[in-house]
Amino acid sequence: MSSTILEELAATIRSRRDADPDVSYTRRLMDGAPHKPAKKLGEEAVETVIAAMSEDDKALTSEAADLVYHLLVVLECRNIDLADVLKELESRVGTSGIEEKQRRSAR
Ligand SMILES: N=c1c2ncn([C@@H]3O[C@H](COP(=O)(O)OP(=O)(O)OP(=O)(O)O)[C@@H](O)[C@H]3O)c2ncn1[C@@H]1O[C@H](COP(=O)(O)O)[C@@H](O)[C@H]1O
Repeated sequence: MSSTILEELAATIRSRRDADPDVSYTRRLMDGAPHKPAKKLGEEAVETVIAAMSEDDKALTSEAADLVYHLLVVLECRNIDLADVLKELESRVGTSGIEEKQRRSAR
C-alpha cells in the first residue's frame, strides 16, 4: 500500500473538521467522537474478518479500504498523526514478531 494515498487521505480527513456535516460523512463521524467513529471502526473490522474468511477477494479488498479509512478518522479524532503510526511500523522493520514477543515475555 502506498503511504502517499494514506497521507492524502489523512489530510482530507483533517480538512473535514470544518466541513458541512450535510455534505461530509467524515464530519458526521467526527461529530460523534469518540464513540461513533470507534464503533464504526469496530463494525468495519468485523466486516473485514467476515470477508477474510470468505473466498471473495473483491469483498476483502473493499472492506479493508473501509477499515483503513475509519482507522484514519479515529486517529484524527485523537490527534494522532499518521506519520507517528508509520514511524512505529518503520521501527519494527527487521524485528521478527516472534523475537519481539519473546523479548516482551522475558521482561
Ligand atoms: N474513503 C472513504 C470512505 N470509505 C468508506 N466511507 C464511507 O463509510 C461508510 C461505510 O458505511 P457502511 O458501508 O457500513 O454503510 P452504511 O451502513 O450506509 O453506513 P452507516 O449509515 O452505518 O454509517 C459509507 O458511508 C462510505 O461512503 C468513506 N467515506 C469517505 N472516504 C474518503 O474520505 C473523503 C472525504 O469524505 P467526506 O467527508 O464524506 O467528504 C472521500 O473523498 C474519500 O476519499
